Amino acid sequence: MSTKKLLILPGDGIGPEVMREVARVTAWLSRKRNIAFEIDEDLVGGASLAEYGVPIRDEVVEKARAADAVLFGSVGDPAWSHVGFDKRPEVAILKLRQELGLFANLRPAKVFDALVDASTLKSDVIKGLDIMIVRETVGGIYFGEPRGIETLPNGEKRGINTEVYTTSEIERVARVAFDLARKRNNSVCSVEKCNVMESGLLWKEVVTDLHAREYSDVKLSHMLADNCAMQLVRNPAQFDVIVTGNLFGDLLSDLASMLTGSLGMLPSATLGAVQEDGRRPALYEPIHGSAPDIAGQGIANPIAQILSFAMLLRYSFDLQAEADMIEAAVAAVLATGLRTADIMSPGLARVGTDVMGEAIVRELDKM
Ligand SMILES: NC(=O)c1ccc[n+]([C@@H]2O[C@H](COP(=O)([O-])OP(=O)(O)OC[C@H]3O[C@@H](n4cnc5c(N)ncnc54)[C@H](O)[C@@H]3O)[C@@H](O)[C@H]2O)c1
Ligand SMILES: CC(C)[C@H](C(=O)O)[C@@H](O)C(=O)O
Ligand SMILES: [Mg+2]
Repeated sequence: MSTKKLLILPGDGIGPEVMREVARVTAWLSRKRNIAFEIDEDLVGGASLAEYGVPIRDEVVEKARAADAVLFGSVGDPAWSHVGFDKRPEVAILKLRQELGLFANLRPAKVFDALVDASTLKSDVIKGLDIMIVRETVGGIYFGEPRGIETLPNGEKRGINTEVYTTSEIERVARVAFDLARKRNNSVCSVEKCNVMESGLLWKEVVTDLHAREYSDVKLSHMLADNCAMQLVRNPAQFDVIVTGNLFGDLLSDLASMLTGSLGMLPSATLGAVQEDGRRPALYEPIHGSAPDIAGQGIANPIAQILSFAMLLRYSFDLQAEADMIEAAVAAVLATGLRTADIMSPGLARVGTDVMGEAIVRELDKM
């Protein structure tokens, strides 16, 4: 690949604040590793609503389609909480996932040694933890029809959402999970609620069939989603790869983030299907949102955003060495005792977003 086309969409709240720290890392890549990107940047979410009246313009969706990779910040702004569903800032990320067919959201929860004490869980429960949640992102209850709010004859209202999964939707995301497991500890846990939901029953059947047909070398287990939430807190090390639907994956990954110390630590990659020309649409984003409660204060943790960029280098550009270096730089900075507020422990040095970003690049410069 000659020039790498990167679309950057900072979004709302802390999105632009943590994205600024990624700019230091791209500058380092160009300065020290001679790797340059053709970078375009645009507005999404509340920022786009304010400027253009829509959460995302078609033009931005097209730019995302044309890019080799998209780096996304976060969307969501309480100022727009009164508007209709199709006009909410969150539409931006949902539309990008759907339009680009980004069906497999990889959410790794890895515990850095230095942060073992930042978790609210006991250190022996989480030390060395490395799990991967594969969340389906273009189906399920987020997009199923019928949906809406209707008024019943008696004047009462009814809100409707529908959980829908087809065989092919389940198979393709399960395939991603099995392939990943083969490169890790060779174990997949498929999570649904087949005890109460037909879509969960189908999910379990399809994963079981695919496993028997193509992945019998991988260890497969099944777990009900409520039990999985409990097991993630009780003994998270029992998991390697978890594969699950859209809503359960959303909940379980926020839960898993606290194993690592903070929501501000968890990156993600959302991948589509490999195209005929060999390209694979991909979007990278932290799993956290726009954090309106701390936005504008310069205290957000930029690590999830920086690690999302490392995932981008790894998955979209095959820059394994550079991705390793960024992850090592994060580990090194944490080992020196620098902490943003969300991962602060007594006796360590509390810093803001920019000092954390600068420190990570200083570590990179030493490599
Ligand atoms: N992909 C996305 O763009 C995305 C993801 C999740 C939520 N959202 C949106 O974000 C808005 C706020 O949602 P929320 O408050 O429920 O979730 P959130 O993830 O924004 O924040 C939850 C809590 O975690 C903290 N937090 C999150 N990221 C942090 C970071 N990097 N450093 C330090 N602390 C951090 C916040 O301060 C807050 O207390 C909503 O509009 C929601 O829809 C967007
Ligand atoms: C903002 C919202 C639509 C999104 C989701 O629910 O998928 C977020 O919570 C996430 O985890 O990426
Ligand atoms: Mg979420």
